[in-house]
Formats: sequence, C-alpha cells, structure tokens
Amino acid sequence: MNVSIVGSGYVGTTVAACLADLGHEVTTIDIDEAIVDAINDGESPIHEPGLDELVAEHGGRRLRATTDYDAIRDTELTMLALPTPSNEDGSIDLQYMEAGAASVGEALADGDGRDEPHLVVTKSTVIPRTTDERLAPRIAEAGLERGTDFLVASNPEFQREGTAVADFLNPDKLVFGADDPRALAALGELYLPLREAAESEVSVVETGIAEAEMIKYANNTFLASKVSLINDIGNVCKEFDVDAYEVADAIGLDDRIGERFLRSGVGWGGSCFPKDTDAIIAAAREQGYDPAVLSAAVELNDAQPERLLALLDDHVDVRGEPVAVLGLSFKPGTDDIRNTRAVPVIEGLRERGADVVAYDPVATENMHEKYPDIEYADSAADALAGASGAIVVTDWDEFAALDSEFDAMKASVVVDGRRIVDRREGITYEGLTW
Ligand SMILES: NC(=O)c1ccc[n+]([C@@H]2O[C@H](COP(=O)([O-])OP(=O)(O)OC[C@H]3O[C@@H](n4cnc5c(N)ncnc54)[C@H](O)[C@@H]3O)[C@@H](O)[C@H]2O)c1
Ligand SMILES: O=c1ccn([C@@H]2O[C@H](COP(=O)(O)OP(=O)(O)O[C@H]3O[C@H](CO)[C@@H](O)[C@H](O)[C@H]3O)[C@@H](O)[C@H]2O)c(=O)[nH]1
Repeated sequence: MNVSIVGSGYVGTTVAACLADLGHEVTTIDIDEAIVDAINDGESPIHEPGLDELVAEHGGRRLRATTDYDAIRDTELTMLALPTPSNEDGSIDLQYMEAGAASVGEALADGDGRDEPHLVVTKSTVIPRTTDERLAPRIAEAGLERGTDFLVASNPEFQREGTAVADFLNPDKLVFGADDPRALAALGELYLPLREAAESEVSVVETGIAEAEMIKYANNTFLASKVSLINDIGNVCKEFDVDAYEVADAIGLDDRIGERFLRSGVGWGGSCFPKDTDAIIAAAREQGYDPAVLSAAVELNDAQPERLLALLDDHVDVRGEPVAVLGLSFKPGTDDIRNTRAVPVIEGLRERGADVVAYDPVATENMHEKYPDIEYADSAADALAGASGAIVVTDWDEFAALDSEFDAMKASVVVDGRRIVDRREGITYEGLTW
C-alpha cells in the first residue's frame, strides 16, 4: 500500500520504518526539516534499538520523508502520529492533532486521484470521541465530506520505548476502531504483512472508534495503577521488614495477577503513563466523574521519590555533602528523561542542600540541558567516589555489577529505588520496598 504518516517522532518513525520493511511504500511528513533530512539520508532521528538498521535500509527509498503535506495525495491512507501533550491542568492538548488534521484536509481538497475515500487514522493517544468530534471536522473544513471524500479510524499504538521496533512487529494485539467497513478493510490490508511475519498469531480487536481510543487509556492507566498498587503493597512490606519482591514473585504466579509490571520502587515516569493518566482523569472529571483509583495511583506515584529521600535522611544529613544519583532516564534502554523520577529526587536533594553528582550511561546530555549546574560524572564509580550517600533511580544493568566502587564513598549509604544494587558488607543498604 501507499501510506503517509504525519509526525516523525518516536512512534511515527518506528511505525514508518517497520511498515516500509513489511513492503509498503511509506511517506512521513514532519515540520522539522532536520528529521526529514535524516530519514532521507537513511539516519534514524531517534535512539531506538533496531531502528537505525531499518531506516538505513529503506530511508530515501521505500521510506521517504517530506515537509510537504501534498505528498498525502499520492497515498491511500494517512496516519496521524502527532504529539498529544498535557495542558497545565493535566488535560489533553489537541493543538498539534487539530493542526495536522486541518493540513491533511487541505492537502486532500483536490482529491487523491482515487475513487475511494482517503482513510485518516488516529495513531496518537487521544481522549474518546476526539477523532469523531475534533479531528474529522478539521479535515472536513477544507470542503470535504466524511464518508465520501475521507473516512476516519482509530488504531492506537502500544509500543514501549527501548523495545519499540520489536513491540510494533510482534504486538499483543492490533486495535482497529472504525465505523465503516471500508476503513476496516484498509486497516486489515495495511497490517496483513505484519500478521503474516509476526512470531505468533496476533489478536485483532475490531471495535468502535471511541472504544479504540479508550482501550489505549485503559491499557496505560491499568499498567500504571498496577505499578502503584505494588508500590503501595511494597510500602506496607517495608513497614513489616518484608521483602516486596518475594511477595510479588509469588502473587505473579497467579494467572489472574500476572508476573509483569510488579517491580515496586520509585514509580513510573516517561512520556506516556503520567500524561495519559492525567489526561483521562481530567476528561472524566469534566464529564462529572472523579476516578478515585486512578487519582490515588497518581498520588502514590508522586509520593514515592520523597519516601526514597526520607530513607537517606534516616542515615545521613546531606546538607553540604556530595550525593550520587545513579540513573537519570525514566527507564533503562533509553536516553528519554521525560517525567523521569530522577527530577523529584534531584529537586529533593537540592532542597536539602546536598551537592548532586549525577551519572547515567546515556541520558546525561539530556539532563544537562535541564540542570546545567549540577555535577555529572563519567562513570558510576566516579559519582560514588567521596559521596556521602547514593540514590539509585534507574535499573540500568551496569548498576547490578557495582561492588568495590562503594568502598570509595565517604559514607557508604546506598538507597535503592529499583532493587538493582546487591546488598553487600561495608555498605548501609536501604531498599525502598524490601
Ligand atoms: N513515545 C511512545 O513510546 C508512544 C507509544 C505509544 C503511543 N504514543 C503516542 O503517540 C503520539 C506521538 O508520540 P511521540 O512520542 O511519537 O511524539 P514525538 O514528540 O516524539 O513526535 C511527534 C512529531 O510530530 C512532529 N510535528 C509536530 N507538529 C506537526 C505538524 N503540524 N505537522 C507535522 N509534524 C508535526 C514533531 O516535529 C515530532 O517529530 C502521542 O499521542 C503519544 O502519546 C507514544
Ligand atoms: O514493574 C514495573 C514496570 C514499569 N515501571 C516503570 O513504569 C514506567 C513505564 O515503563 P514502560 O511501560 O516499560 O515504558 P513506556 O515506554 O513508557 O511504555 C508505556 O507507555 C507507552 C506509551 O503509551 C505504551 O505504548 C506502552 O504500552 C506502555 O508500557 C517506567 O518509569 C518504569 O520504570 C515500574 O516502576 N515497575
């Protein structure tokens, strides 16, 4: 198929490169010329395992990039993979989606040269009814008629950062939200090569557009709440000197609970869980319903970094003392620091008058832009040398191998927010929930 994808960020680039690899002709459209040039030169604009190879192979060939929306006219299906950030009150900011939809409508105003209506698919995470009530009208503004000139559908994305390519190519499920059989047929054709190439049978959920939009929020908020629940249980465990990880391993054996997303600690961050949880809470409240469990999940998540700092306070007064912060990205495998738990930890240390010495294998540059005035070490060993305490924020594998490096600390107090450092003799070790 000939497809276009509007927005070439984490999702748009991954989806575009994978679809090109599966045999489709793909054009990505972005307002950022540097991104467009990179893709056409065969270079991935983002850091994601496996993506460099795909963009190198297809960039400038079956995968082309442009800033010109008119390219849509040469395609039969357009996906919107634009940002959906939060407004200050947590509600969803739809300005990029609405602008993109309007540009798609203008580009399609002269037709795409086919008799069939052009299918516009919402890939971004949006509040239920956004595609119907906010995006379809923007597309139609150019004088187009829904059903005749264009169709809309929702196809939310479930990939994770750090494993995005593998997740996209082997999804747990595909969700097709549509109200027209022609839209469903086009989505079926688009994903057929993926289903044929996938390592195991892929479930396809055919549903309404608003249901598909809600499935994405239910998925993310369920997982975020699962982590908050195990954190809540973990905090109780800590009070009784019980190891929350042994408890989690056991309850995970119950199929009804499942073993994944039971790692308790300093909480969830990233570009999705925090903003999506806030957005669906804000949207529900606007409808007059206050989702109590989701609100509690956010509240608990916000409190975990302070609990971690309180454990350090129990052992050492950090005023005027160097404190190592190990890990800055929101999870291992990425340099993304959006909503990382490292931020409240660094803020808390600065409020206490500590001298922060931060280390991360890949996210230092990004954090330096946010905090140019803290010290950055080149290795975990350098960060620990002379420190009066260490706080572990991200579960990078290399922290599991730390050992004699702790001997060079001034006071060997290690507070672990991710259960990655081993207890050993000679250090005062505190796990957040164990
Ligand atoms: N990041 C993830 O892992 C992930 C996973 C699943 C779903 N999502 C959802 O996918 C959506 C996109 O997220 P992302 O992380 O890829 O965002 P991103 O910020 O990485 O990328 C968005 C891209 O859109 C471009 N853009 C902005 N306005 C534009 C316009 N008017 N026309 C053309 N291009 C424009 C930007 O230059 C940028 O390259 C969001 O709704 C997000 O919640 C993200
Ligand atoms: O047991 C766990 C699992 C995760 N986390 C934290 O949860 C956050 C999110 O992790 P993860 O879900 O692995 O990464 P994301 O890339 O944010 O992916 C989520 O957000 C994406 C964007 O919507 C979705 O597509 C994915 O399905 C969804 O998992 C990170 O801070 C993790 O440290 C924990 O604290 N404990």
